[in-house]
Amino acid sequence: MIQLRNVVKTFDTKQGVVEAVKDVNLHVKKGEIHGVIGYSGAGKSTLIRCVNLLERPTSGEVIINGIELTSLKLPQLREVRQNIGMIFQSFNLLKTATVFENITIPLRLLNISNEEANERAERYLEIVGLSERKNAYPSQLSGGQKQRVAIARALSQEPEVLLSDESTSALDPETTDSILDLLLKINKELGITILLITHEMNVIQKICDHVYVMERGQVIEEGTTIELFTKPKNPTTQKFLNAVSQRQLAPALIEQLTLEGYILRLTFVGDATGDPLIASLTEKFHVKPNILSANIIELKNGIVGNLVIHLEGQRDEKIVQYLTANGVYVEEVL
Ligand SMILES: Nc1ncnc2c1ncn2[C@@H]1O[C@H](COP(=O)(O)OP(=O)(O)OP(=O)(O)O)[C@@H](O)[C@H]1O
Repeated sequence: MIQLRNVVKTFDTKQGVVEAVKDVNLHVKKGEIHGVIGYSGAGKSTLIRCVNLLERPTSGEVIINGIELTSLKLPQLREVRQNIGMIFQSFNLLKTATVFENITIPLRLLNISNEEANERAERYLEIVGLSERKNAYPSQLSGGQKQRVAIARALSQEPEVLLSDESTSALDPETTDSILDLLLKINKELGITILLITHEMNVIQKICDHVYVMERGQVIEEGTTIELFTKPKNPTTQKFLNAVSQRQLAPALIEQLTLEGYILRLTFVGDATGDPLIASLTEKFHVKPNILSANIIELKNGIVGNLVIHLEGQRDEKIVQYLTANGVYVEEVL
């Protein structure tokens, strides 16, 4: 549904050429939700703006629903863009128009009849749960309500694709959750394919099927959300995960414990708790694992468990092999 092939975007500035996006490939299949995560300046905004050609790539291909956009003439491009809705961190609502008009005015500009525009405004305000505020002005709404209006406006074009540019970054955690629930609902009920950018791992955790980690214009790691949460390879990915999984131990504690043994981080998929695992280690290898931390992370498509244990003595490869054979991903914490 959304494909980027070798997309490059450079900017010529007084200070020289800035390579904001370097050779990015990405493929979001119909009905999936993919997320791009990265720190500030990684190139996320530029990348997502390349998808609807708000930013024209310097090179590479952008393919939406089988149509390559960079070679289209403006009238055809306008038509394809109607199939791509977009929501932003700053909502971008018309301040002097009511909630209802914020939806109908853009539709009227697309030559949609008054009657149809009104019907769509009613329908999509109902879906986002804001029918009762249709006569309010944006200044009378909370941040979460403003984003709901922006979502209803995007949906009213009846697109197959929705792009989300940090749409929850200005919201508190509770409101973020409610907007993420709404995105899940429209993905499921309306079948809309979603590509989002974010700097928050909890957004990825809650709604994404697939993740791309971006740094300095490049995708440095990608995979299903479960893969990334179980086997993060890149230090930047690991840093993002630390924020949601309390994976990190204090360096002083690691130093002290490794003097008299070794520390293993065990990650497993599924709702099994760590208890049987620990019991079986004791039974089979006569060791007494000391649990340093344990948590369960709920992802959109499954549950990932994290257990950090300390074992006394020399590292025993048989223990690692046994755990690996039982589907546990094992890393030594040094
Ligand atoms: N119009 C522009 N002209 C020149 N440089 C730009 C332009 N837009 C972005 N850049 C540069 O491209 C790089 C990537 O910026 P971009 O905004 O895409 O990153 P980001 O990951 O979205 O960060 P943030 O979350 O802070 O917006 C940065 O170095 C930025 O300064």
